[in-house]
Amino acid sequence: MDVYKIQGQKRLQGTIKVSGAKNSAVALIPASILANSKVTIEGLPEILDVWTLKSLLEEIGGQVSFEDGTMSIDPTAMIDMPLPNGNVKKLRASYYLMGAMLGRFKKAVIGLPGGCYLGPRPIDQHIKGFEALGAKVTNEHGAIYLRADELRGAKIYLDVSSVGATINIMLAAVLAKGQTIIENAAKEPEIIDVATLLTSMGASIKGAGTNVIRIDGVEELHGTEHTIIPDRIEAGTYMIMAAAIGDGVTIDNVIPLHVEPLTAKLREMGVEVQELEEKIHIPKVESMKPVDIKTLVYPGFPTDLQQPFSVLQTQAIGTSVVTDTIYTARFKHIAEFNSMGAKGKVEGRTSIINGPTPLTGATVVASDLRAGAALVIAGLLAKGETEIHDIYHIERGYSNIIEKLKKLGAGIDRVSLSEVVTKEEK
Ligand SMILES: CC(=O)N[C@H]1[C@@H](OP(=O)(O)OP(=O)(O)OC[C@H]2O[C@@H](n3ccc(=O)[nH]c3=O)[C@H](O)[C@@H]2O)O[C@H](CO)[C@@H](O)[C@@H]1O
Ligand SMILES: C=C(OP(=O)(O)O)C(=O)O
Repeated sequence: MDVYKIQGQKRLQGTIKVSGAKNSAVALIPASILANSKVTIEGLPEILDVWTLKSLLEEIGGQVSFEDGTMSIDPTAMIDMPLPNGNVKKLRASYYLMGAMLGRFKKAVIGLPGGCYLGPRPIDQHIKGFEALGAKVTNEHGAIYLRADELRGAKIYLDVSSVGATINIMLAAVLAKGQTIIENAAKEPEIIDVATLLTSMGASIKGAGTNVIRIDGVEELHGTEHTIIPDRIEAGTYMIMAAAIGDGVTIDNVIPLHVEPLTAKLREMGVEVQELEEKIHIPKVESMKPVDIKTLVYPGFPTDLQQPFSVLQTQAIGTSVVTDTIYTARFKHIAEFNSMGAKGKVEGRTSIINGPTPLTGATVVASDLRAGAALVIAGLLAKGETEIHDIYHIERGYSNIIEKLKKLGAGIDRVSLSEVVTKEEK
């Protein structure tokens, strides 16, 4: 088992390049199931979720190659193989196999998804959508069984603007007969990216990125080539890192509009954010004012950035509050911060941090992906050595993080725990 070892307080400087968006990648790859010939996706991040999806597509008979960020998927020999266990449990987004396989084969058996535990993460809106399209859906021993004689377009109102449900219904509806209308759809940029891929495969989708999406079903979808959008959450993580411990850091390959809610909050804290065309530069920060955050669906402040952002709150002069309206239990990082010297507490869906407090290196555990990213930032800021365990969470979402941070001058290494124990015993 490997851990990250961080030697803190080294100032970061230079340029860091953002990879393709995880939350697009995990939907674009399953979308290829719907094509009748080869789909090529460029700019994919080298993260565990992408590798796991590659294996899943291979399990159902896909011919898949993945090199230098480009994945080529030949879906022609795929079959409707049941996937009740195994790889589907390793990531949240395996739920997209439901929509894509239902769309292509009119049946699928997919285990309930894994991914980060952030409180209950139901998929009732996905199922409501599949049922509205004519599928019979049952949950048998933790696997979802879907079957339809045919899929017919329908009007579906989402009770919550769910990213996953919006994309999953699009995947199931593109080959359905007639028109599907998704109301109260989510508006995240990743939804537009998936709609762009499906459209270039021959689908007819209007309104992606607004809260009403109209899909006119087509007979078949063909192969295509697509370049993924940059990861706004990875970009945001590095913007926060730059504000925390940077001496002038440029974040390259970012769409400034996608990180606007973070930019606004950083500016409110007194951080200078310089927006260039596809880059953002953050000069050295002298001091930070406390700000409160409320996470909301896009274009509100993303829940996926509240944990990394909280590191800045430990350094701001005063009290800051985070309210997560999306997830009930996304605060496990606070106890880890406190073990490094922070003064934070959690009350229901809210964390309250009193700053500024110097941070000291400690052995900490990444409870989930963004808690892990937050601990990397805290470790870079802290005095002494920080050891982060359960780094597989971090590697589900951050492509080549060690190499990228080393290039900025960070003291960070991925070390095998047996090496750590042996050295300490000596
Ligand atoms: C792979 C992926 O893209 N993951 C992202 C996606 O997750 P995910 O697609 O799981 O998140 P959703 O947008 O679906 O969830 C938002 C909220 O709706 C609730 N809900 C969702 C579906 C449903 O059927 N019923 C229901 O009640 C959830 O519990 C949550 O409170 O969007 C989240 C919110 O931006 C991000 O944190 C995740 O990084
Ligand atoms: C919660 C996240 O991912 P997932 O939905 O894949 O668990 C995330 O990316 O922060």
